[in-house]
Amino acid sequence: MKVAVLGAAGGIGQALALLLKLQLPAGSSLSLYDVAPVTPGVAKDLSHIPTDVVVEGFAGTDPSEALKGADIVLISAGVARKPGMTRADLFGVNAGIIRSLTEKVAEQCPKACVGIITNPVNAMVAIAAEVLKKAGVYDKRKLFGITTLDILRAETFIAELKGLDPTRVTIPVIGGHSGVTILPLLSQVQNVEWSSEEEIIALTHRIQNAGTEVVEAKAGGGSATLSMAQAAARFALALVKASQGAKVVECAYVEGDGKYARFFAQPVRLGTEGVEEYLTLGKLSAFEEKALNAMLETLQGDIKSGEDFING
Ligand SMILES: NC(=O)c1ccc[n+]([C@@H]2O[C@H](COP(=O)([O-])OP(=O)(O)OC[C@H]3O[C@@H](n4cnc5c(N)ncnc54)[C@H](O)[C@@H]3O)[C@@H](O)[C@H]2O)c1
Ligand SMILES: O=C(O)C[C@H](O)C(=O)O
Repeated sequence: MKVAVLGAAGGIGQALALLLKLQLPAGSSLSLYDVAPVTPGVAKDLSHIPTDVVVEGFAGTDPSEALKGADIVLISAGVARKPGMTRADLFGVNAGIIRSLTEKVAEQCPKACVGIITNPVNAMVAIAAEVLKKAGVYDKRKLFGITTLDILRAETFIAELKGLDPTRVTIPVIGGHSGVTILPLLSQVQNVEWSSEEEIIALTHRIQNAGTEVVEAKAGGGSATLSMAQAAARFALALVKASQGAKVVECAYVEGDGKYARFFAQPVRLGTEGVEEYLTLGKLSAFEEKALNAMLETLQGDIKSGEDFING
């Protein structure tokens, strides 16, 4: 099993690489790439931790060596928000980065599962899909926008509010990864009573704006990195377990049946070839139905901006 992290010298990349060095199965290899010259040093540093995971690091303008033979590629390369910015403000810089990196994925490891972390996720996944499609290697079961951080936040905030063990709370978060497109299905949380519609509205809003909470708290020093690294590690390890035959369910932003939008975050069962089964959303409350319908124009617009970036 070879896992490549692109953007590996960044705030997310370094923490993610550490989590993977500690948790990938014995015999795996971890390949780190970033334009930053420090990247081979990050790999050298990690390589002194005694686990049976070989780490290599590559810097420069060409990720080809890092990608050769990769089974899973995680992409966090690009710029992050500062206070006052929306995720959409990152499109101008990050779209070109995702295009050039996914062109190399198509060349070097066309059968890999690819997880996109770079923002704005709603559009970056569409760019990656169009690049892979143009190269003739697109397999929709193997391309993911990683929305797991929304799940971690929902689990944490629900547990805080209701006095529960956060490791035992589970909840689907559907839609996309920005503002109103993030929709936690609070009505589906087991063993929790909601006191009022206001409580549901306030918690939904907090989960939708949690990224901004971190951006403001970091005061110009970037956005979520450590919690995102944990989220990406959870998702990547789910892909690894699934590749070894386990049936694992996670929410991710994927191309499914197109009922709501071409890409949509939903629960999926992972298997040896990426998504094995697109699972239903289950029963939504009236509030969730309304929020789902209200997000679609924004989500579809985000997706179109990504498609247009590649197809003109
Ligand atoms: N999906 C999510 O839930 C989520 C959560 C947090 C952050 N993000 C996004 O992740 C991205 C990275 O965030 P960060 O905090 O790690 O930023 P960062 O600035 O700390 O790291 C980004 C890294 O990307 C590298 N990079 C830039 N261009 C590159 C290229 N062409 N090839 C390879 N590497 C390149 C930089 O050198 C840097 O090391 C941002 O777009 C951010 O908005 C997404
Ligand atoms: O909010 C951001 O800009 C980063 C990320 O998407 C997050 O949700 O923390």
